[in-house]
Amino acid sequence: MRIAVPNKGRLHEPTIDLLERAGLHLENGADRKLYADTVDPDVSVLFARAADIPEYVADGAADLGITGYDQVCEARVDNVEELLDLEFGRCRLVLAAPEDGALETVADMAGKTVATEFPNITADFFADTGVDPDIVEVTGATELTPHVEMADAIVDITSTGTTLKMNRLAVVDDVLSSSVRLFGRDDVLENPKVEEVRTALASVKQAEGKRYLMMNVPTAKLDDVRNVIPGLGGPTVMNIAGEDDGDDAAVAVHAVVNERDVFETITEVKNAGASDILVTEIERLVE
Ligand SMILES: Nc1ncnc2c1ncn2[C@@H]1O[C@H](COP(=O)(O)OP(=O)(O)OP(=O)(O)O)[C@@H](O)[C@H]1O
Ligand SMILES: O=P(O)(O)OC[C@H]1O[C@H](OP(=O)(O)OP(=O)(O)O)[C@H](O)[C@@H]1O
Ligand SMILES: [Mg+2]
Repeated sequence: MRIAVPNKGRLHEPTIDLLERAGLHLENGADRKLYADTVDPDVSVLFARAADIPEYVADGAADLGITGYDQVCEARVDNVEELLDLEFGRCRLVLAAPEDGALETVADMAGKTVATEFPNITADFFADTGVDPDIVEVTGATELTPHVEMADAIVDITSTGTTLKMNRLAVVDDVLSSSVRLFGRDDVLENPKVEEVRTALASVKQAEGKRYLMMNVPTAKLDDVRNVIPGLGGPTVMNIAGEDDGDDAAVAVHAVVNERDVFETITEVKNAGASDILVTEIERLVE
């Protein structure tokens, strides 16, 4: 099973980080190598440009791919299926035009020129609106094209909006929302490895924003403590070795809680009688 991942750019680091956290540690993958092995002898990694990954998966150079939804749409591949939204690399593709110009609506684009790195997505967008501008494909610095008379407007990626602002461009309309996705070629989806990889990546997402809480609680206070734990599901209660039964005896209580609730929960369980409270990070959570 081979997974194609971005070789550089802003998606490279977070993707490698996610694989590592999912337990798919990379080996022999020194900088600038095309392939890397992972600790799982059945899983290897192919490094490719974010824009090339959908085609690599569709053509069989890799079986699974991790890249932006925008790239998957642009590649117009019809034999791949999305398996998981990895929820990073969030951005929007927008139609934008010079701030103080006359182009303020999609209809204003009739007879105009629109520059983009995403000609297919742009063509589909305009096909749906019935407006038919000329679409010019560029390979970068799209935001400059309206200022050098190459184009009247652009379709490009924005997230914070800084780049559009710097280039005095204003959003005319939304074209597509994107985030990074795991996807696979149709003919490998039955392979159990696919579900293993999907589950491993999903478990990292599941664990994000969650903490593991452990504490000791006198048996007599157990109900009070239980009542203030906002756990995902009930807490786990365990006997402590060497403790006698009876109201003075303590039990160990473990629970998964949302990170934002931890501060308040600690105060509440302490007031309810818990002691020796430990908070730890969770690497993975398989539900
Ligand atoms: N500003 C942004 N915020 C969030 N996600 C982004 C942003 N820009 C790009 N992306 C996402 O990252 C993907 C790859 O963009 P990136 O800029 O890393 O690569 P690239 O410029 O295509 O790479 P290359 O240098 O190989 O041409 C995009 O397709 C999009 O899904
Ligand atoms: O709304 P913003 O936060 O400003 O982000 C938008 C910019 O981010 C991307 O470029 P990137 O930084 O990847 O540079 P690149 O042109 O080298 O790909 C994209 O092509 C935009 O130019
Ligand atoms: Mg870029």
